[in-house]
Amino acid sequence: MSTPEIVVHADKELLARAVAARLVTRLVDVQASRGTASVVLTGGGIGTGVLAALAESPARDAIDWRQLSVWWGDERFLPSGDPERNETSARAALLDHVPVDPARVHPMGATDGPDGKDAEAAANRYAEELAAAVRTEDHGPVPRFDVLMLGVGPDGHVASMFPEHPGVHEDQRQVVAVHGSPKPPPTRLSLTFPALNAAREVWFLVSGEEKAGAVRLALGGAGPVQIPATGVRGQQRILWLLDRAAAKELPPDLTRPGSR
Ligand SMILES: O=C(O)[C@H](O)[C@@H](O)[C@H](O)[C@H](O)COP(=O)(O)O
Repeated sequence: MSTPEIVVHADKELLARAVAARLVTRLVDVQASRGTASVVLTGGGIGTGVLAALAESPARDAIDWRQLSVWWGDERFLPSGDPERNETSARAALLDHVPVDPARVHPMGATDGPDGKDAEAAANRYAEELAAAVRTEDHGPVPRFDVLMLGVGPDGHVASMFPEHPGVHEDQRQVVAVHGSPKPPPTRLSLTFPALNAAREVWFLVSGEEKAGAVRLALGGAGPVQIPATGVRGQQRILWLLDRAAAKELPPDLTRPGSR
């Protein structure tokens, strides 16, 4: 199992730019060795900030956008195009500005989609879409995502896996509907731990002082029911990419001196 690596950047803007640069390098490397790459996007402020920074970076053209599969870790179950949807933010920040192949972009369901307001059916549909993308070498019910980005809430949630919610106990299904989410809107779709743990690399993106307690608990050995971020461990690498405010409560010897 991978040991978490921690990198701290001065502030939120630098964090977003540095993660965007890291993403370019990682996706270019994967495409050079395997031809295609896959990424799982996250909603939230810093997740969207990274996409905007990537859109602005001249190095973005190094990525073969047509050979990139795009998935989401979770979605707010709302009509398509709703400004609160993670998909809407990702398209506005990045996907509308780069030549992605629409067939490789896999948004989660919306309430005006084929399943209407049936969130369970939409979750099952996404699980089927994931299953259809699996290649022999993935050895599992979902693809081995090359990079899974996850924002972290002040309560330690990731995707829409909230502390003490039924989703954190799910060990069979890959995608679930979430009802009564503590973060609005109340109905969401989310990958579960089994699906999130198929990723080769997991990158937690965290900025802001209000997250410092969750970061300390996550890196201090809390369990996944209380701090869901700890339930996700990359197959090859776990990176905690923080700004200084989010790293505030970490013991100094945990963070790389050069990165602070
Ligand atoms: O629907 C959402 O908002 C996300 O999927 C959620 O998991 C988010 O990533 C975290 O809550 C962190 O969000 P911030 O970066 O905005 O704090």
